[in-house]
Amino acid sequence: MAVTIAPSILSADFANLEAELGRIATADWAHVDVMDAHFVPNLTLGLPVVQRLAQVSPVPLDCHLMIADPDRWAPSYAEAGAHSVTFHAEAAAAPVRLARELRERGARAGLALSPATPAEPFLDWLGEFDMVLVMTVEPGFGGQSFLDGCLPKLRRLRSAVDEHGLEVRLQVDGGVSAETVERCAEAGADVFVAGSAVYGADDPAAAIAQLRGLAGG
Ligand SMILES: O=C(CO)[C@H](O)[C@H](O)COP(=O)(O)O
Repeated sequence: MAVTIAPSILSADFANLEAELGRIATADWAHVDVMDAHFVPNLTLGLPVVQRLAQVSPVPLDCHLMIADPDRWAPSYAEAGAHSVTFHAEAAAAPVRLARELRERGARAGLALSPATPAEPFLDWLGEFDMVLVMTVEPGFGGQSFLDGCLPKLRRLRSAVDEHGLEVRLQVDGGVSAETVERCAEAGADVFVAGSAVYGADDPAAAIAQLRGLAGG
């Protein structure tokens, strides 16, 4: 299974975001956390910044929308040049319709599940998505402790994806580090988001390489 490492810019220096992207040029994707202070109690950045980052980033942008009403706003992130656009199941009114719209606009469509959101309602619809994001912390902030209780959900998704021969990536985000990444890989993840473990390291490239190795890549 291919391993994708996507450092979260949530732990980067927001005053120097363009330069901070340069520090993770050995990663596969840059994970961009869009937070609106409504769906989550934090505010980060929005569409104009993503448009700019998409132009200068050395790696594809993986946009994680932690926003209310993604049905209205997510397609613009696809048009802004994001490689993938992931929205939250808890916030979307029509997840399948929205996924189709994102794909029509040239982006990969991702469905994010917060820790308390079960996978079961979506198992029959997995083929509509390119990726499912299993949040391993409550969305909103970096630097939180990894929630082991999310791993059974990841295993359930991995079984469903493999059983039906689907090409759906399974992403984990939150508390992913050298201590937890192997557990995520064993449970079926193949895309790993890490914020503080990469941007908090003296050598982000070495941290990326270590995570990749531990994840089996
Ligand atoms: O989506 C997020 C929080 O909502 C972040 O991407 C995530 O928490 C990454 O930070 P860390 O690796 O430090 O936990």
